[in-house]
Amino acid sequence: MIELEGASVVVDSPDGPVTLLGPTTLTLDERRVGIIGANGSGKSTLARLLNGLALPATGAVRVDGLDVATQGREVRRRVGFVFTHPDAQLVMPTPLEDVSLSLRRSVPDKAERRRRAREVLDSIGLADRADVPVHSLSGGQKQLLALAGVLATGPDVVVADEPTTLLDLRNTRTVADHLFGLQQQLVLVTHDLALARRCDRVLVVDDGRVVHDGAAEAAVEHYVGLVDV
Ligand SMILES: Nc1ncnc2c1ncn2[C@@H]1O[C@H](COP(=O)(O)OP(=O)(O)OP(=O)(O)O)[C@@H](O)[C@H]1O
Repeated sequence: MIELEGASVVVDSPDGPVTLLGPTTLTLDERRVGIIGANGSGKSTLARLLNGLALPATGAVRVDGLDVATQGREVRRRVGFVFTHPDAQLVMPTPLEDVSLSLRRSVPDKAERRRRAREVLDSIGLADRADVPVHSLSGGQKQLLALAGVLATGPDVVVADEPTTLLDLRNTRTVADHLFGLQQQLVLVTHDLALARRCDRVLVVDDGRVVHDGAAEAAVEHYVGLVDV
């Protein structure tokens, strides 16, 4: 369960503090939560609050009762984060090594780590790419690999920030099907309204505020209404 209580995000700028997200109070316990809104509206800022990549300037963010500001490490163990650009996350030469790296804290034995990494790669459809150079993977395969690295750590929640924005239709479907097939809670920032419609609850963000919160179809309509004005 994710709770935001008057949580805001403020950054410094040469002209003084700038509020990226105004005080926001929410409890997120649905299995699939979507976040939609225009470019620069604050979606990523809200997503980054959920695992402590951004810290609240006011209020608090808690995951299963753990405070992101003071218990960041425990929160990040529970909340995995998938970035738009998989290259931000992939650091090792091969998929097997990359997923093994994610397991380094939880699985001390190297052979066991590699066995588990193969299992995770298999579960995401990359078993036959385990030992190829990461740079030879397609964009969709790289995004799946980034997701595999996150899943290997056993999170309870996966926050994915526009994970399909760089992908073509086929790869979008593959990545989305994996995300929506997860047992874990999914918080998905997306510009893809078809994906937003698959969520149980959708937040619409505009100008640093959550301006609508509810069932998917009504939320998409609200967002379209903002654009049409
Ligand atoms: N560190 C920062 N310093 C100053 N401004 C920032 C910083 N990070 C983000 N912003 C600004 O805050 C606003 C919200 O950014 P955010 O990345 O949350 O938007 P977004 O809704 O995810 O946009 P997009 O759909 O384009 O990814 C944008 O105007 C952005 O330029």
